[in-house]
Amino acid sequence: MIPRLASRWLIWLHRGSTQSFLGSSDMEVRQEAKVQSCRHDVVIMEAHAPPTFSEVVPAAVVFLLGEFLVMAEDTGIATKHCLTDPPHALRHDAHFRCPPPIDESIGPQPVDWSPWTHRPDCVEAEKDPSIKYCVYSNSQHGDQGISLITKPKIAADTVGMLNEEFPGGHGLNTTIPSYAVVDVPPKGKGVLATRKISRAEAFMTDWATVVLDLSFPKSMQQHVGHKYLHIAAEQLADPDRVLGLGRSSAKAVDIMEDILGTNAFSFTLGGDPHMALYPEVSRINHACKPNAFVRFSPTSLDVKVVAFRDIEIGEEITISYIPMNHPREKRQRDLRRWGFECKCSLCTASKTEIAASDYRREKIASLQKDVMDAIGKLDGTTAVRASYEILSLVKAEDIPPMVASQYEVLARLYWKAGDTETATKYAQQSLDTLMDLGYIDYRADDLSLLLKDFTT
Ligand SMILES: C[S@@+](CC[C@H](N)C(=O)[O-])C[C@H]1O[C@@H](n2cnc3c(N)ncnc32)[C@H](O)[C@@H]1O
Repeated sequence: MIPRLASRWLIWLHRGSTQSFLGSSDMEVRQEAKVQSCRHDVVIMEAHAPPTFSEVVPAAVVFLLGEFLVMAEDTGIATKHCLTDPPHALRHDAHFRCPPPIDESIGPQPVDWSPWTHRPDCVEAEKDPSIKYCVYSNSQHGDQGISLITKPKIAADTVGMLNEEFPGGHGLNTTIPSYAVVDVPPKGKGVLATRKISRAEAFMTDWATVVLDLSFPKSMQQHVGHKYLHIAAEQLADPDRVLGLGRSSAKAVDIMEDILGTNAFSFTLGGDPHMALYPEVSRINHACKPNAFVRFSPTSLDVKVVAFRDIEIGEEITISYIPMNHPREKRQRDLRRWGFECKCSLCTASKTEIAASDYRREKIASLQKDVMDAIGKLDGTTAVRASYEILSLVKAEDIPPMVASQYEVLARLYWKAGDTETATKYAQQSLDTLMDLGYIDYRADDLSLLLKDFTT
């Protein structure tokens, strides 16, 4: 039974639903707006008379403003949503509240802990009982489900992200599969392109499946930490998908610890450092000169993998696990901490090729220091000269994101020197390069925001 409410209604129609009750006879619609959400078409209507429940199509979700009680008829679960970014038209008079933090003391009904599909299981930090961590799972999120081990407040703030999908990225071509996971000895499994992938194309999408607050392992006795990692895995749609991922950590004493150590990305949630596991992305091997990168979203729990350059059929898709501008020895040292000796094409290239690459990378590092020193001495001429040299070196070494950041450095230097015209030209070039790489999507106010940042 749905309570009668004020005249403003928000109707979420599942994508693909052919029905709609916009034409409902006894409801005179005063105003209507439609916005897109990841899984729903959201129709906002202001009506003289609210529709009765029977008018709502079975697949639809009726979303009552104020209460934010959502009746999801097709799942039978009532879910509470907290929109992080409510539709503009509703902002002035709707009272949006994030759901309050919940823990294991929440009521006994599934509706009490919705949208989580399992009752939170919580544990206090060993040394500070005022800090609590809980496992929050929604086994239907994305294509694998999601389990977070985090603090109740962060989980409550994250609820809104469950319903969001990465807004950006150049279109994902789903008609022909872009890649396949195959054996690529000696690296274990890897990902090969099964069609030509164009530069800047977002060809893979994946959802965070296990998310762990980085302070959790330090706050728990080891066996307690492992127990909660196992609960997190068990509550996913298919725990085997995670349990079958690559493992290479020498130090781990538990399978989940090894899987997270081998595959997880660092990730900030609610302002706190977390790690997140993306099972599909986890199969992508590292290369010191990769052909792709992972694009994270600040508003949702999915990521996109985007091509740095055109990738041919049969080519291995690679990303960089570490900063891309280091010489070989430092890279090898860093990657050993991930438990492997890098066998990428740059690390196994001829001695002269490796020496030439190291020479450029070491020179870039030393010139970056020169730029900083020159800025400290207010010597703009030297700073600009060194920056141009870095620009040509990063182009020669083919480190695409550094090309964009170097344009930005030049823009900032010219801006500081009062040459706003040249500064604006380089700022635009920096944005164009990022857009061309698929790092950002076009927004009309990007340039003015960047220039504004120069003055602050
Ligand atoms: C995130 S996983 C990548 C997928 C993994 N190969 C698999 O079989 O699932 C990272 C692990 O893959 C292997 N690996 C990734 N990149 C490598 C590289 N460049 N050289 C050698 N091994 C690599 C290492 O064992 C590493 O710990």
